[in-house]
Amino acid sequence: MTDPLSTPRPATCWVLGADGHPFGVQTLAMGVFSPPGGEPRVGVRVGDHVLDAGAAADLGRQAGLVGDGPDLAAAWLTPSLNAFLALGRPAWSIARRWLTEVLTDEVHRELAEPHLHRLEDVTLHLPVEVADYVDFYAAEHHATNVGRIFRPDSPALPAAWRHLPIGYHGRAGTVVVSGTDVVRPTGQRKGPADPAPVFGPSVRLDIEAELGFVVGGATGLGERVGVDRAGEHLFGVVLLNDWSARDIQAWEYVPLGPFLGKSFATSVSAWVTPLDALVGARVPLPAQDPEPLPYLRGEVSGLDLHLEVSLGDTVVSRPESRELYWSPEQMLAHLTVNGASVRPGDLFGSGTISGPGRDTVGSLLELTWNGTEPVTLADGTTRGFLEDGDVVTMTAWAAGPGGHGRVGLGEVTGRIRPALPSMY
Ligand SMILES: O=C(O)/C=C/C(=O)CC(=O)CC(=O)O
Ligand SMILES: [Ca+2]
Ligand SMILES: [Mg+2]
Repeated sequence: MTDPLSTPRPATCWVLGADGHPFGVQTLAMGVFSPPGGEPRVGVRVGDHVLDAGAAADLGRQAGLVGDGPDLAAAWLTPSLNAFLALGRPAWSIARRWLTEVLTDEVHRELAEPHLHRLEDVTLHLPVEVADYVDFYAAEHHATNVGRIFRPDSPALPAAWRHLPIGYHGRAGTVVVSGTDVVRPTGQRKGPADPAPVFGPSVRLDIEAELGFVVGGATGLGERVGVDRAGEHLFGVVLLNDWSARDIQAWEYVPLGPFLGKSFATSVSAWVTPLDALVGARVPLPAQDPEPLPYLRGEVSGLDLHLEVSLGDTVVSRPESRELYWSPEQMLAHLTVNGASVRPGDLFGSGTISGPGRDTVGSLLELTWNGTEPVTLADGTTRGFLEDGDVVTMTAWAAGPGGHGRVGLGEVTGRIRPALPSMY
């Protein structure tokens, strides 16, 4: 919704290959990396390099470039983004301006260049020590499809769905960084034709393509974050794969919701894209009818990110995040309207992003209609659900500020490893 003519092109960056790159200075994605032989610390992705942000800020402080603002060096010389997230939006804005200045003005090159590492030389880590993890259900096509498959005798969309962003609390401790193998979960399942539940490895292991929102700043118990203040607490976006064992889920979920069917692993991209990089990707939300209650009203908009989901070498779907019915601001307002506090490092998922077409759904459950219409991969094999050894990768991009270039989002990938041998 920005006017292309009024938004200047991003400034030129002195880092080789960064201009025109989806991870150029228009993006400034943040994560945690370790250089060869070094400890994990906060890094900023610049093209195919990573800037050791804390080391650069430390030098900047010594050189008098940072001023009396927040102690960015102290926050960044730590093994997660949490300390930086705790500083809140004013510090995030200062940091973004400072990083832009350092990376675009040649006079700072001498200071910063020794702290640039080639991406291929570093190890990437989980960017955030996840405090609480919530997963919403905000895509209408997904909620409708899952309703039809799981509850064929009930209305597809739950009665509350258009009145509030439905969600559940997930397991923060099993959020893992992209590249982490996922062991096929084992548990109970009972198909409609089975006389009794059986125990064993899931035979309906699935994916869910989502956006994850990383929260910063803290609120106290009993406080609320209104829609119009939510932006102060929303730092950035990760790509999120909510691995789901549909057979375990279908047997266990009534009436309290997903439990072991989803708690074994949730993968996120190593790079967190600041929402400040996505101003050019803001779009009107789908029409909300009925009008939500007053606490969910305000200046709200959606995000137009273009996702791609691959199984091995085959792109199986291209979900579009503008499909999401609720905005991230409404989700955070709802999450806190009862007085639940937020902590730096809270993470919430958007819910599986599915559009109207089969080529835009965010799960195999929908793509193969619960395994009944398998998808054919480039190598000629077919899949209803995931097999051991399968690699699932999700990527995304958005238009850059003012429509100039692209903002890249980090990828989230994971390989399925066989289940542990059964002890029972
Ligand atoms: O409708 C259900 O019973 C279950 C839905 C899901 O599994 C989806 C979920 O995790 C929320 C989402 O990703 O949209
Ligand atoms: Ca989910
Ligand atoms: Mg999960």
